[in-house]
Amino acid sequence: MRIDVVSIFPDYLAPLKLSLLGRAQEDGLLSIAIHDLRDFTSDRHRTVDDTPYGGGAGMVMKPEPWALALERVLEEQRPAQDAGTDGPGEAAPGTAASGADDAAAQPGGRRRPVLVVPSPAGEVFTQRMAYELAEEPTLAFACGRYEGIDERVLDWAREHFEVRPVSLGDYVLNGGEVAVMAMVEAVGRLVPGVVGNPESLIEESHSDGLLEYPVYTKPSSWRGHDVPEVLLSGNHGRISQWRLEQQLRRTAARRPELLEGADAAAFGKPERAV
Ligand SMILES: Nc1cc(-c2ccc3ccn(Cc4ccccc4)c3c2)n[nH]1
Repeated sequence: MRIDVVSIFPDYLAPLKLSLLGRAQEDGLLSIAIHDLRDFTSDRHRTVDDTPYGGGAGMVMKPEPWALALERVLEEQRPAQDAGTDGPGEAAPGTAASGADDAAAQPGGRRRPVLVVPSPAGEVFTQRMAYELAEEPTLAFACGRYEGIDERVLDWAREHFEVRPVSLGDYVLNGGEVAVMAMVEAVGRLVPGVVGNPESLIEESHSDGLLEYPVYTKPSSWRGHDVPEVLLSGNHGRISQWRLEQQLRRTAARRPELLEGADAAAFGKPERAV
């Protein structure tokens, strides 16, 4: 998978080169390109913002640098997009199997690449969305700052991308970079080969929208706190039962709303469109 991120703070995204995702890039499983929006400005001050029409506090990000940056992303993603459209599971746009609406279709039947735009006004990011995005051959992320990006950028982008405004949650950040770090990690770890032991992903996908059970390691007794006896029993049936009970107990206590629709919707793999 190829990932492109556009930001005025490219150094903010440096941690994406570390650890698991860094190794995945060395292994050729992921490629992550960071683009500095200021490289697409044309004035000596490399200006990316201006005052908002209609007044109001703060500044708005100018449209032209964004269009130039996103055109570069389209250009650089083309090979991965072309390779990806022949990949497994790529149904022709608009067919029932694809589950994709025609809005995402390009002339010549090619699906539009996905552009994720972090926004306080976006659909909330979930594990289900992470699985969906992990199926894409490429992803592009537009990190806004200030009061946001001129809306016409998203209107223009919809002619070239499947544009997805996404919120990390119901709280306010100063820009899109933190949200992109979280989403790239959540999606990147689902790309086959990135996580050493895929078993752990299978475990998550079987959580059926429940919170995870508590985990323990040695020593079995620590500062007067003991590991639950069942986990030392070696009885895997009892252990599985205990873990499910813990998941249900935790979910009921901390996220009761998940129990209403406790299916794969929130955490697990999206059901395949039939
Ligand atoms: N879940 C989530 C996402 C964001 C987010 C994403 C991108 C941007 C770009 C500028 N800002 C600052 C801003 C704050 C409030 C209203 C308008 C703009 C952003 C915030 N906040 N919270």
